[in-house]
Amino acid sequence: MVDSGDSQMKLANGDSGYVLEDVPHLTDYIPDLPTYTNPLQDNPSYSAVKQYFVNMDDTVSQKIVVHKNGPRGTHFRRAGPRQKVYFKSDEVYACIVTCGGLCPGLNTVIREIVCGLYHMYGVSKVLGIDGGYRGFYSKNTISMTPKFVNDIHKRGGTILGTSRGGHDTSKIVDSIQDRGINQVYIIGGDGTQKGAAVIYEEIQRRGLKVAVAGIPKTIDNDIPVIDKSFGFDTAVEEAQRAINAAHVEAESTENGIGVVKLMGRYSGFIAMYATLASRDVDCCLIPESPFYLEGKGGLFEFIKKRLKENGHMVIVIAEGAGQDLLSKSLQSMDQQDASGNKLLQDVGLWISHRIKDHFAKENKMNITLKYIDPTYMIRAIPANASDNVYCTLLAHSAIHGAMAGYTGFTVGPVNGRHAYIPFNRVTEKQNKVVITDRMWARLLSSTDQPSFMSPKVVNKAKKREEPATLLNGNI
Ligand SMILES: Nc1ncnc2c1ncn2[C@@H]1O[C@H](COP(=O)(O)OP(=O)(O)OP(=O)(O)O)[C@@H](O)[C@H]1O
Ligand SMILES: O=P(O)(O)OC[C@H]1O[C@](O)(CO)[C@@H](O)[C@@H]1O
Ligand SMILES: [Mg+2]
Repeated sequence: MVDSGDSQMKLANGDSGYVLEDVPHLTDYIPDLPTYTNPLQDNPSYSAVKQYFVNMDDTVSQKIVVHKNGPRGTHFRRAGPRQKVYFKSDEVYACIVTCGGLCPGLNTVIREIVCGLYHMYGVSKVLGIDGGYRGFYSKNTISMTPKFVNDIHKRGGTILGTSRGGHDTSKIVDSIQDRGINQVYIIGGDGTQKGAAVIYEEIQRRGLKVAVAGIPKTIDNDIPVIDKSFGFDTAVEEAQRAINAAHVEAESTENGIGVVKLMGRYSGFIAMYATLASRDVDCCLIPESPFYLEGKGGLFEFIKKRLKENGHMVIVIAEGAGQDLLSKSLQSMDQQDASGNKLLQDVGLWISHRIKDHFAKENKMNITLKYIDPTYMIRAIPANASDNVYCTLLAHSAIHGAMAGYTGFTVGPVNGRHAYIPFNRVTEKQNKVVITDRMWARLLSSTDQPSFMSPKVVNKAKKREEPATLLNGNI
């Protein structure tokens, strides 16, 4: 094992450019830990599974499209149950916390951690931390049993509550240490995973036998490396309802325009996928693709053309789109939430006003514009079937990893296979729609909207952007 010198990175090199970006293990800083036989092998539900335990050397490749002589590239440790575990069932004292914004599927992940620990590993001591990171030191805990969580996946939100801000590393680790907790399951977005990384570092510094497992959550799908985040499918499906309503309203009046604002602070995946799925959208605006309103090739010109052709149109706009235009025309507030995230101004309302003003001034075309803002409705619902199954796999992967003594990792599918990924790989940057990829081209071709890009801008973007996840549609 080659140590990269960076305390976050545990690298191993193999043949033909193979690199394993491994995750920490409790034995890295606590030698001679005893191991136990995995109780799963005596579990009637799992006993029939052929080769149930994953091979210790199994890794998952980040690069799936390869060339004959190209380097094999980065790999991650494959998730799944190991033959040997580092915790006895009755020794485990686990806790679960949810942080950041809501997302469909949070309750399913909570449920599956509690039930998975109980049914697969015979673990019955699981605590819920109330209200995000600050709950570790400022609130009472909730005792979680399979019976208590039985129905929660049918509800939106998180039964544990959530919050932004309030991450006090030493108080959190004091609380973990004082309570005797030895497995910490942390569900949240990029900020939460950064918080989990510093909790892991402090636990390691104190030499505690505590496994820290992150489960990535973001409705915006802005966490890199993993194929997609849970709740995203559900959000896209629910967004269809708003788009349908906007379409019905728009086509019922002469020169009707429906504007729908969807979530997506820095990345427009929800808007892009909802647009592609719906086929009723005439124009999709996302943070990654700058646009302009006036003049040749601008939005107003396109709206006029589309209304002349079709008599109505639907515009989908991600909340983070056009923020540069907004701050130019409105007085920038530069406010932040408790976690330090920039608070965005309402681009949907702003663009609706600008479109109305423009056509009122032009005085040639009477338009009727309806603005629909379903953002929180999309976020507050329970997960759909596909997200529910996905959440189960995430929870199980996290449990198997913690039981096997891995720590300081986050879980998620990489090219369809679940893997253990070092925290820094999911926090170092944000996943974004790549506007020089085929998926965005598909969208432009389906809506036939302007790209708002000059050839100079396209060339610059091509140089800058690297293809990202499966959701960028690398086919
Ligand atoms: N760099 C950091 N170090 C430690 N803790 C952090 C860091 N960034 C954020 N946190 C903590 O993580 C929690 C969640 O962060 P944040 O509110 O940014 O949401 P998130 O996890 O990114 O989810 P969302 O997808 O909703 O934005 C907060 O309690 C915040 O204090
Ligand atoms: O209003 P809240 O709860 O801070 O959350 C809003 C933000 O959360 C997100 O959904 C990310 O979870 C963003 O898209 C959005 O800007
Ligand atoms: Mg975030």
